[in-house]
Order: sequence, then C-alpha cells, then structure tokens
Amino acid sequence: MISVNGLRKHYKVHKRPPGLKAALRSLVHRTYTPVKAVDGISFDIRPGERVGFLGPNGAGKTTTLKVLAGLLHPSDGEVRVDGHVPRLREEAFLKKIMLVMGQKQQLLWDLPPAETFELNRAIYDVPTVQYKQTLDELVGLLEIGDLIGKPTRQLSLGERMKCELAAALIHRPRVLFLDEPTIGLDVSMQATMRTFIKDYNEKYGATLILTSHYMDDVAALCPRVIVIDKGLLSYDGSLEALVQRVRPEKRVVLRLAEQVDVSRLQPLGKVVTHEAGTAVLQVQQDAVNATISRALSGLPVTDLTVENAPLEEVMSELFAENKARRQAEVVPA
Ligand SMILES: Nc1ncnc2c1ncn2[C@@H]1O[C@H](COP(=O)(O)OP(=O)(O)OP(=O)(O)O)[C@@H](O)[C@H]1O
Repeated sequence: MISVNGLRKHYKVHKRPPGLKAALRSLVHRTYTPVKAVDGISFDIRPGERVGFLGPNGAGKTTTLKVLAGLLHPSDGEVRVDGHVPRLREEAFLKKIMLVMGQKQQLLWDLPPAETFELNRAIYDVPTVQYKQTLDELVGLLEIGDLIGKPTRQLSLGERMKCELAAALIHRPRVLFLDEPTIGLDVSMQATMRTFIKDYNEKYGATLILTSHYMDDVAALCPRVIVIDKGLLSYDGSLEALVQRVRPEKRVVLRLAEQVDVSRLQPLGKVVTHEAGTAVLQVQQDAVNATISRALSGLPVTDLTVENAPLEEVMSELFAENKARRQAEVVPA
C-alpha cells in the first residue's frame, strides 16, 4: 500500500549572524545551510497495517508524512501510496488519503463543524446516502451530536479534535496519516480517540501511520513501529521485539502490607523504586520466577504484577544509543 525507497528531503535554510551589519550584508549575499530532515529512508507498509512512526523532536517524522501526503516534494527517492506518486496530487489519490495534524486545524473557525463536514462532502464528492450514513456513524461513535452545530471557536480542544477527526473521515479515506492526533488532550479523551482510530482501522481496513510522543497511543494502536532519528531509519519491526531488544529485563511490582527495609529487597533484583508499600524490582527474564517465589515466601506481599519497562524508557534508551553511536562515528579533525 505504501512504499518508500531511499527517501531524502533536504531543506535549504538561510542563516545569518545577528546584528544590523549582517542583516544588510545578507540582502546581497545570502548563505544557505542544508538541513537533512530525511536522509535516505526505506520501508513498506501493507494495506490495513497500523504503524507507529516514532523519533525524537526534529527526527523527520512530520516531513515524511508531508511527503507521503503529497504536500512536500522529495529531494530524492521513490514514494508510492496505493500506486500513486503523492507529489502529483492526483484527484484519485487525494480521495484516498487524509493527513490529520494535531497542531493544525481544518475546521473553519467561525462556522460550526457541520459546515466543514458539508464542505468536505462537496470537495470529495461523497454520495449523499454514504455521507449521511458516515456522518451518523461518526457523530454516534465520537459523541459529537451536541457539538457540531456550535461555532468551532467555542469548542474545547478535545471537542474540536473529535470534530477534526470526523471532518477528516467524511470521505472514508483508506490511508490515514495521523501526526500527533492526541496532543494536548486529557487522558480520557486520548483513550476515546485511540479507541475510535482503532475501530475505524478495523472496520474499513484503513492503513494508518501515526506519530505521537504519547507512548500509550503507540502501545494501544501500533503493533509495528518505525523509528527514525536525525533523518535515518533506526528501527523497523514489532513493538514487542523493540522492547525485548532495548530492555529485555522485566519489572516485578510488589504491593506490600507493610514497609520493609530495602535490604530485604536488594537480593531479589535491582530496586527501581521503593515507597509507600510498593516496590518495583528490575530482574532478568530468566530470573522472574525465582524472584516471585522468593518474594512470596519472604515478604508481606498483597499483590504482584510482572511488566515490561515503560515504553518511554525504552524509547529514550534507544535514542541515547543512537546518539552515542553517532558521536562515536564522528572522526576527530
Ligand atoms: N520548512 C522547513 N525548512 C527548514 N527546515 C525544516 C523545515 N521543516 C522542518 N525542518 C527541519 O527538519 C528537521 C525535521 O523536522 P520535522 O518537523 O520533520 O521533525 P519531527 O520528527 O516531526 O519533529 P517533532 O517531533 O518535533 O514534531 C528539523 O531539524 C526541522 O528543523
């Protein structure tokens, strides 16, 4: 469905030193610095997949999504979305895709969302029966019946994001590029959006690429993740395998009936936290069973769970690994 081969997007940024003299000089002599936002990445995505596109700030995620949506021309490389070359922005292509950016809005500010829905119906040429059916479904699932008649400017951020998503789906796109769709939303609204996005993917078999800095979004939605860093691909595979590779240790979380001295926990594993009747131990996978039986026999355990390391930690460890590798590769002058 999506194939990206050797994609590069380099920007030219005009830079000048501070000061009036430099400003005047730059009028006649401008110097440009290249920014390698995306520097040769390749991947394929099958129809109906949900893929997390992750990376630290400035990694090149939004740039890649904009290229896939046809908003930016690649500097080099081949990109295809369902057989289309995105930069040509063919009508058939535009009807199949949608880019939703959490930080930008498509709803018309002074008009109610219902008017934008109607506008999108006309732009995308959605047959009336299908439009009514899709709208009813979206309004029901997102619970926005009371909102779509109010001017957009009067809606809260979460209410507006639900309407943004509805507006994006009026033409039932088969490919969705979601760039931080839950940014700034409270935890319950984030969960609502996630459930809705997953349902849409399952119901219509839509292909989905999602960027998010909220790891709960990624864990809930993306069996596969592609990680980029400084414009280069750093991982492409299952989320589970990434966690296994970066942080194979497990966390044993113990709830204790009474506070115990840390010296009783230390022999069981690395003590990550120990406070207010809860202790978190980090142990090697093959030592989990032994740790559990020793904890149950020697400590006042009231509850016990075994978890992976938090995804935030996995990601920051991966980014730190990448950074260390880059620094090691820099040849001293
Ligand atoms: N129009 C532009 N002109 C010049 N440089 C740009 C432009 N847009 C993005 N960049 C640069 O390209 C790099 C990648 O930016 P991009 O927005 O793709 O990152 P991102 O991974 O989406 O980051 P974030 O998580 O912070 O949103 C950054 O260094 C950014 O400063």
